[in-house]
Parts: sequence; C-alpha cells; structure tokens
Amino acid sequence: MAQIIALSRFLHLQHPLRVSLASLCSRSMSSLDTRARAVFSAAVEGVQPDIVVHMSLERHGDKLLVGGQSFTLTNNLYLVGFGKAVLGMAAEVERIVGDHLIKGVISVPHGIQKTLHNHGKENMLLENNSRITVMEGAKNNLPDADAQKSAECIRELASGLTEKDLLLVLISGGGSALLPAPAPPMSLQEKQDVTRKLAAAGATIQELNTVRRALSLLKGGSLAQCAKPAQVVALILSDVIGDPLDLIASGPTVRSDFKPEEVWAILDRYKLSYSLPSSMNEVLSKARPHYGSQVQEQPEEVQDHVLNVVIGSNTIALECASRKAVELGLRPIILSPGVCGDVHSVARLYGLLSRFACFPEKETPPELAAEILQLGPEVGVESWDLCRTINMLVEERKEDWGVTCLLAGGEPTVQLTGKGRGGRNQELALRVGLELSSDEVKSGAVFLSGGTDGQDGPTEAAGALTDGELMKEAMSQGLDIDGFLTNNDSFTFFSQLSEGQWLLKPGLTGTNVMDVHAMLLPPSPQRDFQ
Ligand SMILES: Nc1ncnc2c1ncn2[C@@H]1O[C@H](COP(=O)(O)OP(=O)(O)OP(=O)(O)O)[C@@H](O)[C@H]1O
Ligand SMILES: O=C(O)[C@H](O)CO
Repeated sequence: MAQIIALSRFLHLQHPLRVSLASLCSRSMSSLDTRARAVFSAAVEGVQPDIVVHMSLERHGDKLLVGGQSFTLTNNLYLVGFGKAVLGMAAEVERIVGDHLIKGVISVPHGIQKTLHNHGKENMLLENNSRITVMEGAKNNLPDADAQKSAECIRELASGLTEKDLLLVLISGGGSALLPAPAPPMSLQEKQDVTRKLAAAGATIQELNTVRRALSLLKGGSLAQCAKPAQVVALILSDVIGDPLDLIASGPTVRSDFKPEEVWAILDRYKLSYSLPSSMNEVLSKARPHYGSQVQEQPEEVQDHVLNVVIGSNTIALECASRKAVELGLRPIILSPGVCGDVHSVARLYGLLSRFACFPEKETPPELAAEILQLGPEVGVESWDLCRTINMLVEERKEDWGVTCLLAGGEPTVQLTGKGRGGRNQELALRVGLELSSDEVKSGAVFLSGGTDGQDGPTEAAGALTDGELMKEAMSQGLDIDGFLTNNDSFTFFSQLSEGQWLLKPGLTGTNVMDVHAMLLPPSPQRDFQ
C-alpha cells in the first residue's frame, strides 16, 4: 500500500483541482454515444478476416512474402484452416494466391455460410469454383462427429505433403472445437465430457487448452509435425489474452512440451481426477505416439519448417479504434488489451477511472489512485499501464484536450448465478452504469463494452452502452437493476430499457479478437489547476 501511495505521488496526483459541480452535470450524450459506437465499429473493421489476411500476405509474381520471409510458389500450395473466422481468411487467401492453390480443407462452425450470406458478407464466402472444401461442424461450439471428420480430412491432407509443398494453416478462435482428433484409445465422447466438465468447473482457456493439447493427435504442434517435410506457414487471428501461440486453438502448429503432471494438476484443481475415463489415463501415461523418440532427442529441430504469424489480435483492434477516435476529435488512451478477471472488479476499475478523471473535491484523494493500482493484478492490467493511463488522464485534463477515449480489451468473466439471458459485455456495461450512476458528481462518461464477434453470450447483441443516468432511467421505467443482475439477465434488461436503444447490435461480424471496451470522458473545462 505504501508503495502504491508513493507511486501516486510520483505521478503528480496532488494537484489541487477545483471542480464546478454545475458544469459537470451537462452531458452531450447522443454525440458521445454515436462516437463510442463508431470507435467500436472501427475496432471490428480493422480485424476483419479478409483485411488482416490482405495486410499480411504480399504477392510479387511467384513470390509470397509473409512474416518477413519469402516463399516460392510453383503450384505447390495447400491450405487447411479451423476456427470461427477462417472462412473469410480462406476467401482472401484464394483471391491472392488461388492460382497456385492445389487443394484446401477448412473446418468452420455449423451454419456459418448461410449466416454470412444472410448478413450480406459475400466477401467472406468462397467462389463456386473454389479449390477449398468447406466442412461445417461443432454445433454450439462443441466438438462433434462432423468436426472430427473435418479434422481427419485436414490430417490426411497434411500427411500427404512433400518437401516441395507449402501448407498455409489458417487459425482463429473456436479452432479447438473444430479440430477434434482424440488420441486413441480415447473416444470423441470421452474427450468432449472432459472438456465440458472442465469448462463448467470454471477452468481458464489456458487450463482447458493445456488439457486438450495433451489428448489430441493434432494439437500442441502435431499438425505441423504431420505436414513435415513441407513448409508450414500459420496465419493466426488471436482470441486469447497475450496472444500465446501454443494456446490459441490449442496450438496445432506450435510445438509444446507434453507434461502429464501439468495436466493432472489441472484435473486435480477442478476435482476431476477421479471421475475420468480409463482411456484418459492411458493417453496421459504414454508419450504421444506421433512424437517419436527422435523428436524428443532433438527438440530444437522439430519446428524449423514452421512459421507462425499473428495477423490479427485485440491489440490491433484497439489501435484501429484509437485511430478512429482521433478522426472523431477524441483523445485516445489505450489502457490494455489484457483486461480479464471477474466482471465486478472490472466494472469497479472503470468506475474508479471515471471518478479519477472527474473528481469532485479540491484534490484527488491519493486513495483513489491507490485503489486503481491495487485492482491491477485482479483485472490483468500491469501497474505500468495503469500509471501511464492515470498520468495521461491528468495531462489531458490539465491541458484541456477535449473528450478522452479510454480504450481497452480482453475477456472478463461472469460467475453465473441466475438463469437469465445475457453476456459478459452487457453485464459489464450494466455494472459500469451502476458505478457511474452512484457517483455524486457525474463525469458525463459514456461506456461501451462489446464482443468483436458480434455475439455476447447466447444473445443477439454484441454488448451495450451505458452512462451515469442509467439508474434514474431504469427506475423511471420500473426496472429493478439488482433483480436483473442477480438473475444474469442483462440482455432482457437492456432490451426493455428505453426500447433497447442502449444495446449494441452490429450483427455477426465474422471475426473474433475478444472484447473491446471504450469509455468516453467529456472535458470539464471549469476545472482550475493551480
Ligand atoms: N446470462 C448470462 N449473463 C452473463 N454472462 C453470460 C450469460 N450466459 C453466458 N454468459 C457468459 O458468456 C460467455 C460465453 O459467451 P460467448 O459465446 O460470447 O463466448 P466467448 O468466450 O466469446 O466464445 P468465443 O471465444 O468462442 O467467441 C461465458 O463466459 C459465460 O459466462
Ligand atoms: O479455440 C480455442 O481454443 C479458443 O477459442 C482459444 O483460441
């Protein structure tokens, strides 16, 4: 604590600020609301599958430049892909290098072609004469027999390649469920049971995918291993905080060490060790059959035929949002692309930051900055990023730079206690609205939280917007916020509030780099800095 207070002193937070209460109550809501929506759209636009592929592949005659390396095209190109966004990625790859493409197979979510077609996203669909076979599966994001069939086709294609060939692997979120290849003797049903139990017990994506990797014939680098001696280039659209290559879609092109004790520790943590099928014991007790002894003796040689390139991520989405903010006359600050942790703590952080940017007393209480910094580890934000943000907020206000647009991304979590309809973005917006409403002095902030895939939980909305008038608005319409929150019913709440005008409904976007948060903080020109 002492350290944190000292840090806040270092940040010059002791300015005696004088705030005029009346001035702070004025709001320019509709304009901020519209700009917040435009900033979100720009974030999503910047990570559209076809756009990120276009930005990362450069074609010069028969040369393909990617990730700083050059590959020669001699009608030697093959393609596989799995994930929610790979259809759009594949369509763009085919537009760029389709003349050298021999064959491709992609595993995509059930019904996605029809949905994209219905949303008018023809640019994300393959041409009728495409050389790529599209296989749909994994209904409700769960591995199923269809996805297993796709995984088999992908494995077969990769296994038949020679050293003259180049395999492009398209990877995006949802790829784990779309590439199920249970290591024998484990059955698909058994593997599905294990992952479902882990997910229901609250395992993180890191834990879940560590287990999935250990039980698979294709994850944890094994797909790239199958393709050897062909060159492998993986284009990855990241949906995991920090973009860990070995975890996104369980890393089929990234060699990972197989450590059974790590897997057992995870199963123990969620008290699952004693309710597992015997096949799992068998899989975990022997070295992976497809990783021969030669591989283990010379691990550094295993993947020198593989190039993994992250072509889209939450960071890129935030950068695009930031550029849009500037265009709209806002002053962007990117807090972090790694916001996680319980939605209560995340909402608290935004409440504190808004309060900080607009404190009502003569001086910012050092406890305010201290509490912000203390929350950092709980919400996945580094102290350095919080300090930088606080410092910029101080500077922007001091120099009267206008409306600030605080941007962040990541994936907070909700502990479900009720049976309502909602998602983590709508629940976060609702909780931030409560924070903003409970402030004595209104900052005039508008907050937006949205899933970049366009779908927040099992709802038709991507997220919602909110501001400090939320509580008053809800009360005047007879809506009991606490009741909706207890039942995790944020979608119903926002649908009923002012005829759903606060919902964010971009429709299915065809991409996924987790969530984007934007908090627009209007200036408070009446502040005097002495
Ligand atoms: N009623 C609800 N209220 C709040 N959050 C919910 C509710 N129902 C589900 N969720 C949360 O929504 C999340 C699942 O939503 P979603 O389908 O958007 O997942 P996702 O993690 O974005 O998946 P993907 O990464 O595959 O897109 C889970 O974290 C779950 O806790
Ligand atoms: O498919 C998966 O494993 C998740 O979406 C994380 O990438």
